Amino acid sequence: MTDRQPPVLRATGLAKSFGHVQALRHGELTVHAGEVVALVGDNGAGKSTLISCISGTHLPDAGEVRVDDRPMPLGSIKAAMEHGIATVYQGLAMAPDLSVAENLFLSCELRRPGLLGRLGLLDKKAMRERAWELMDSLGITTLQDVTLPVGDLSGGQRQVVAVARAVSRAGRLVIMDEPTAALGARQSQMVIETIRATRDRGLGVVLISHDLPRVLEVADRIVVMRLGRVVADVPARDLKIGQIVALMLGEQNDPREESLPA
Ligand SMILES: Nc1ncnc2c1ncn2[C@@H]1O[C@H](COP(=O)(O)OP(=O)(O)OP(=O)(O)O)[C@@H](O)[C@H]1O
Repeated sequence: MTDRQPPVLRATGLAKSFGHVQALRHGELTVHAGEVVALVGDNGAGKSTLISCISGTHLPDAGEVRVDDRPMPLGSIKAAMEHGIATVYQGLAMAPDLSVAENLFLSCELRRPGLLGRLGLLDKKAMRERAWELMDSLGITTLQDVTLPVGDLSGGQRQVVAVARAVSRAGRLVIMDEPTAALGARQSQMVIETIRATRDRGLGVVLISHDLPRVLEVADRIVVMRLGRVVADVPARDLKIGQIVALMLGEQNDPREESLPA
């Protein structure tokens, strides 16, 4: 990460209301290449709404999103994907009957060239090889067989496949919504290692999580939201869990502001 390069993501002034509920006011988020930014906050703080405005699922009422300093059209999942943003949602959106390799290439399958330039048969061998290459490059050792149906995997293994799929599609930024929710300690650790490998590939990572100990293990920066606003944006090394909770609950102000002269 260098300060001279523009951030991969700079979201400013994002706002979104649902009827009379103002879910997001002044949503701000900056992420650099090779950086993990954790987005934390109590239930209903506006984290998913902020992420949905960035990933194109929601059209914000106001605000701007820039990728590599270029403005991105809002309210379009396709535009976000074309700008190199991939999102791993809580539901994971995987086909349980298809294999790991087929899920990795879902809706962008590799095919052998067909006659007269037509789309040919699925190239399962190439997909298996590419799946292994991807797993290898992310240091994923938990999967011994990419031909297994995803429905036969453990929760942690499924999550790792979902992250790998997002990494293979994201040119700039991977957003992960609660990737360790409902996972045991070992499986969470597996996911955390995949997040580190994602960062080490030079991608930006946004991690939404309520699991604060894990957040502190992997995040470079912590962005805290409360009541639809970003209330703190602090290097992770400067924070302890108790301080994050106090910021989430509004019992402490952004430490940066406290260090400013009055
Ligand atoms: N589609 C929707 N329609 C109406 N209200 C919504 C909708 N989505 C979110 N909200 C409201 O917006 C506010 C912010 O919700 P959001 O899901 O962004 O919070 P969150 O921080 O992601 O919460 P959690 O940690 O519980 O997932 C909440 O009050 C929520 O009820």
